[in-house]
Amino acid sequence: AVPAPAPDSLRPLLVTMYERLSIADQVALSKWDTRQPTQDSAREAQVIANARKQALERKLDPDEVAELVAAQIEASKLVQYGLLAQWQAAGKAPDTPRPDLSTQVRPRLDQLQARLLTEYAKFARYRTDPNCPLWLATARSGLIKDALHGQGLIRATGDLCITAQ
Ligand SMILES: C=C(O[C@@H]1C=C(C(=O)O)C=C[C@H]1O)C(=O)O
Repeated sequence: AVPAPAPDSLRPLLVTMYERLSIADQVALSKWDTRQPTQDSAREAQVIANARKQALERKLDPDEVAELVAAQIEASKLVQYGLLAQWQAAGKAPDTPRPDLSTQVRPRLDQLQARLLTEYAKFARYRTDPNCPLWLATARSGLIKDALHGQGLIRATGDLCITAQ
């Protein structure tokens, strides 16, 4: 039998996750320049608190949404640590323009979060579909630009499907 096609809501959700992951490059550049640590626990707590608030406004489960956003944060750090290690090994970071972390990059991450929740809400009911892992693997492979961001997207979507193995 031909497996059921992925719901239309999956790709925009993954695209948004991948866009958030791509912003990790700018975050890492800013941290390289300023020698700020990658981990910022206070900012993470704010991002998650904001996600819980948005979940309630949208009648989504706040714990579920907090987990989803925590996975995006972990994925972002995975990419940041990977890039910083590459730049350390090379002795230099790319010579590209640096948007400011607090006034430009974080506001962009905050904007993306609303979109992430809108798209998550549309996909949520398919998380337990037995085809979910197959849909996910297929959709992911159409997006990935390099190994590190690929690992990031795997981390970001690691608990998206809820299926008995
Ligand atoms: C993206 C950042 O780096 C890390 C990841 C975060 C995130 O993904 O929201 C938040 C704080 C940091 O631990 C950041 O500092 O803004």
